[in-house]
Amino acid sequence: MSTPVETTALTKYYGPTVAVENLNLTVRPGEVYGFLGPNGAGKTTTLRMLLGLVKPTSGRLRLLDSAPGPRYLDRVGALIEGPTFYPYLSGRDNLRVLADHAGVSRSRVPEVLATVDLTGRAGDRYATYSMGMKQRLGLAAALLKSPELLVLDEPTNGLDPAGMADMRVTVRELAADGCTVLLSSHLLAEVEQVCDRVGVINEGRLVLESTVAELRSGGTLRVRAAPFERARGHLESRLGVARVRVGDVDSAIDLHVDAAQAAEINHGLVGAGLSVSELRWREPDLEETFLRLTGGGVSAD
Ligand SMILES: Nc1ncnc2c1ncn2[C@@H]1O[C@H](COP(=O)(O)OP(=O)(O)OP(=O)(O)O)[C@@H](O)[C@H]1O
Repeated sequence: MSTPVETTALTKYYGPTVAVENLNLTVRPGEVYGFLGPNGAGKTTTLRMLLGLVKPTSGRLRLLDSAPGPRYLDRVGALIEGPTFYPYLSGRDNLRVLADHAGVSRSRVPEVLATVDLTGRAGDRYATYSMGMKQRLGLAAALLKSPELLVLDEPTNGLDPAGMADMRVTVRELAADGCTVLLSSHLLAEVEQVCDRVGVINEGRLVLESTVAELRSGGTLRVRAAPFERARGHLESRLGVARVRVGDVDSAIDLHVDAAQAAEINHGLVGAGLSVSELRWREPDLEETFLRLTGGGVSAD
């Protein structure tokens, strides 16, 4: 199976401004990959380089195992920076024009309209569409060629919560049908809900790459026990120094262990004559992680 996206040391300067620096990105077949970062982090520039709209300063990129060239984008669909449609044509007629232009059978038009749930309004003029409907028509256009890879730049930008939820459902359905999706977002919650893997970009550099499941699995067990220093020594000798952190509030110790170890740890502390006043599992705080990595630019909602 071909690798949908692979970049090696991809770099883009706009004059003295570093937009993207040394980016090594791999998107795997069938996954929904979330490219997350604050405004100005370099997401759009990266996607534009992938789509051949911006020339990289240096580095290498491949889509579906092809190097940039004449047929490079044949198997790729994209929704980037609001597609343009004829305002006085219906959604359906706009798609027919695009299908003819792309050499795609018009029989694809009702299929893609159904995929984005726009069949009921397909006969209405584009000018009368809501933001969410416009965005869905853009997605329908990107799907005309039955792409193996879909590249979506901030696909929920400007949508209301219901529109965002619809977009997420559609993206998951497309992935379930075997389409690989690379989407950018500055919304942590969105990436968390729809993506399998996430790459966090800040100031042009990839600062974290992980599966969403891994991000969620890194919880901690918070312990408060007295006397504090003896409790800390006990836990360090039992679990290893690397798993024990002094907490951010007074006399708390955070343990990087599995939740299932709580009872056994409590037993050990009590057995050593320590007085335990708190033992609490804390889910990982993804928001805190992203705020730290991006200097506060990623929004949690
Ligand atoms: N055409 C351009 N000319 C000069 N600088 C640019 C150009 N396009 C982007 N930049 C700069 O490159 C950096 C990355 O911008 P980019 O649009 O890729 O970020 P982004 O993560 O997509 O942000 P946003 O979410 O705001 O779209 C920014 O500093 C931006 O000002």
